[in-house]
Amino acid sequence: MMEEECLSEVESLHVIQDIDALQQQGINASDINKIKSAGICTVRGLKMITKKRLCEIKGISEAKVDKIKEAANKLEADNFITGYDFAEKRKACFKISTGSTELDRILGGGIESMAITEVFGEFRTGKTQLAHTLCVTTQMPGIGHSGGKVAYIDTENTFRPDRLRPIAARFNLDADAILQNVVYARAFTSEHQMELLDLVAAQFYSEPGVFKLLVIDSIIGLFRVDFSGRGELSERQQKLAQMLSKVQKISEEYNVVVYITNQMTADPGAGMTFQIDPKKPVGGNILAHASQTRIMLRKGRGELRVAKIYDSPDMPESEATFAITEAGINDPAD
Ligand SMILES: Nc1ncnc2c1ncn2[C@@H]1O[C@H](COP(=O)(O)OP(=O)(O)OP(=O)(O)O)[C@@H](O)[C@H]1O
Repeated sequence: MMEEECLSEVESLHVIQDIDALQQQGINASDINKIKSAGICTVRGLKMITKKRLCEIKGISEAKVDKIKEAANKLEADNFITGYDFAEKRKACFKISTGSTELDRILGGGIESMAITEVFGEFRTGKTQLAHTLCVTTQMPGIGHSGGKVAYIDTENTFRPDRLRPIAARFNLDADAILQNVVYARAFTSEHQMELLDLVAAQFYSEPGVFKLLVIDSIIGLFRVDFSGRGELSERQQKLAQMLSKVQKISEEYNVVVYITNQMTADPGAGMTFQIDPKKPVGGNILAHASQTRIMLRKGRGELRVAKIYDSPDMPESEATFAITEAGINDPAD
């Protein structure tokens, strides 16, 4: 079978149905618009959300929710699929290069789409530099991947667009064109971060197949500020879980790579995380279970950093050494 034919067969398993299709099932346009305003634009997205959450949308009553869910089930019936069909579906997954040959190798080719990859480490270990490098490598064609746009949510004011220029030059790409393909938003509160995710979903939906990477740097920073103290920890974790569930759905629904960064409790002032081991990533079990692949970064000599696969559904625990250079994440010089 020709590659093109294989691709269209794989893509047919990823048909995205607009929630406007609910009108055929008797749901009125104004209710559909209310759901869209909550960042739910597809029938699959609707099926991924609980009735309770739908009831929280202003103007959508419980009775309406039942009707809407029923209509969505008619449009996309639930079915078990075989392992074989699931493997076919997963052929649409692609990997984005980190810029480091070794790190790509231990990741089985790079950072995978349809999943959340979390990178954590102490300050200056290269989490943000890796995010910058991915903004460029995402736009290059790779195996099973034709290159695409990037959505970048910055919670710590550390995105520096000009950092992309030398990285683009390394790959012989036009820096202005690279920057045009990165949509950027600064989040100021954890709530704002959540709202931005709705915008991201709407944008991914409005330009189907165009976006290939979502960066959230960092996923947890604003939660640690907004929910300070032991009394607020359970609420923080609950809100964090909701956000991660949204992020997970975006990664699967739109087949994008999701790269999130996380902090560690090395800072003795960060007492609000209540962890005894100062080398642990923050976010507790909620974050640990939400990320499919977890990578720990630590400092090496000079510009060198060591990445360790901490958790992965299909790759063994192993380490890779890379360098942080002017041209982004790269192989060590010698
Ligand atoms: N243009 C550059 N050329 C070479 N190295 C650079 C350049 N810019 C930054 N670095 C190096 O990158 C490291 C910082 O990496 P990065 O900002 O990714 O850290 P981080 O892990 O995100 O830390 P934090 O938790 O503080 O945000 C520093 O060691 C810095 O020297």
